[in-house]
Amino acid sequence: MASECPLPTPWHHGHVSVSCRMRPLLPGEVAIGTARAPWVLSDRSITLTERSLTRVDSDFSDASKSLKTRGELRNLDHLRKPDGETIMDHVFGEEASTQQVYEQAFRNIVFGAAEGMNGAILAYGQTASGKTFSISGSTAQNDELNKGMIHFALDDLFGQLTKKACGPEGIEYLVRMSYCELYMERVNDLLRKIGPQSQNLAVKEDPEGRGFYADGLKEKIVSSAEEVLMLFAEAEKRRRVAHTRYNEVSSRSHTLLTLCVECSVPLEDAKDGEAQSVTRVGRLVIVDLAGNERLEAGAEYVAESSSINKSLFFLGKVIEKLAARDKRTTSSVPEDNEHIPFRDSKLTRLLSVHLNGNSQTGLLVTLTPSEDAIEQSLTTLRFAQKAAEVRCVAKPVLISKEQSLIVKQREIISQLHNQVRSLQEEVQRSQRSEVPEEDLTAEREQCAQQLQALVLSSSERGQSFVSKSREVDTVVTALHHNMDVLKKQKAMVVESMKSLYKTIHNITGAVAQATDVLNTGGGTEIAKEMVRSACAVENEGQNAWSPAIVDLGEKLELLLNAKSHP
Ligand SMILES: Nc1ncnc2c1ncn2[C@@H]1O[C@H](COP(=O)(O)OP(=O)(O)OP(=O)(O)O)[C@@H](O)[C@H]1O
Repeated sequence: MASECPLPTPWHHGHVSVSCRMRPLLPGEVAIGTARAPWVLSDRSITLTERSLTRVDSDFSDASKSLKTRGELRNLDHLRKPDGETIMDHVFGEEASTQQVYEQAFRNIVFGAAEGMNGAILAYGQTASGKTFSISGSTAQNDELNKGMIHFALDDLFGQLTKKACGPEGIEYLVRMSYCELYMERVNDLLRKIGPQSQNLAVKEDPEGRGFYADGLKEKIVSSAEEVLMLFAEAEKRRRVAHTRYNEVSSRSHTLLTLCVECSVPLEDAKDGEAQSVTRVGRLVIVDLAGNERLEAGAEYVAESSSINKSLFFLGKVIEKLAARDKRTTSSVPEDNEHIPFRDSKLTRLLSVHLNGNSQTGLLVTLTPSEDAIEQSLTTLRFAQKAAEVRCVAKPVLISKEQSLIVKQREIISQLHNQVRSLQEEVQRSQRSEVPEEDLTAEREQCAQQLQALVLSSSERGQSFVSKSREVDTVVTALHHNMDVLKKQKAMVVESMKSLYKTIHNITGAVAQATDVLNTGGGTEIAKEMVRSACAVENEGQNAWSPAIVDLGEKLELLLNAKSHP
């Protein structure tokens, strides 16, 4: 059972941190003369000024005839009110780079994950406002400069872990990665090839109270930022995107990249001579939510769009409830007994741990500067304001020795080492003994199979203990290579035997003919020539038996000489 850190004060105590990023007008928007909305940004606030009241008023009076939603009407109403400013933890304007956004607003969440705390970074905003640009980087070809927050987060995470592993703390760590998308209320595993096993995974509740999880989602052990980025790039190709009226590459699904960080920290005191350690496990999830969108994004996408909007609506409801709950409580720890409708959608189920307390959670809302987008931007800001009221109290989660994958991995690696050693000794012994070639090959084959079975079973038991079992893979590969060489050698020996058999057959025939020649009074030279040509060996250097045949030929000639000159 997961236990919480017994430290008297939590490591992180506060609210969901909320930041906003306004992207520049895109070249295409400038080209068609898109007007800018009169937003005024400061370090911590965003305000809409000089409202075009005439437009708002005419829209508002036509509202009963128009197709505007209730939310849009509320926004129009909001525009008629005196200036409202939205206060944020950080506000970033057009000139801010993704690196600045990450370092100022989200870096502490990643550092927390390296300490074994849960963390979440969520990007929310209308379609084409820059969520994917901020999280994963530019999707434009050859745009290496605009890296996403994932890139900086991974550098920081592995940098911190390596520092702690090599420094005086001497921690051991293990990072597991999973990546899935939520498309039309289906969880699809993006790390696996598309197939029945990777699609529509069930979302189940952890019996030990650690929230919800996608059943069967692949968790890959990763050892560097580069490895994660490589897997991520590969997985991105499976993500649902489409070209819509508002965005060239529009995400049609929510994506969740999860990095589960397990750190084993050695303790000073040793019990019974055995070194003691404590293992913490933190989950960092980076979420790129699909865009909150207008249904006119493209007729063919109506079903997708309404599914996206529905799940975002449930997320909004959960945030609203949490905010209301946390406003009422005075205690520093959120109350647990209030009903929060996490179960209403898969998205809220999967994010429940990160929204409901034990997580350092940061929200990035993205906005577009165009005047047309004012209503959507106001909806986004309203969502952000609610989220900022949600409390989070993050503490490192400690796990027992039995739950620790690092401990399990250590045990299995040592078992594998022992078994590999004994198999290697067996192979060496059989090489030294004079066992027939076939038996040797069979024995080696058996050893290789045992090793392979060992590798398979280890991967079943511990979700492939990749780094160390690579050594076993190397041994298996070497044994297979050895076997191939032996097979080739055997084929050569068989060929050689066949040609020896043929040569002996020829010599026997030649001797019989030479004897006939001599018996019928023929010349010795003719008989000798017959024997000589039968004993001539082709490719002399390649056959081990060639010298013996040459020697035999010479002896036969001597015999013929002796017979002709008795
Ligand atoms: N800060 C920025 N600077 C320059 N260009 C940006 C910025 N943010 C976004 N863009 C550009 O805006 C376009 C839309 O961005 P992006 O695809 O990230 O939007 P999104 O919010 O993820 O949309 P969707 O929800 O439809 O997937 C892209 O061409 C992207 O390169």
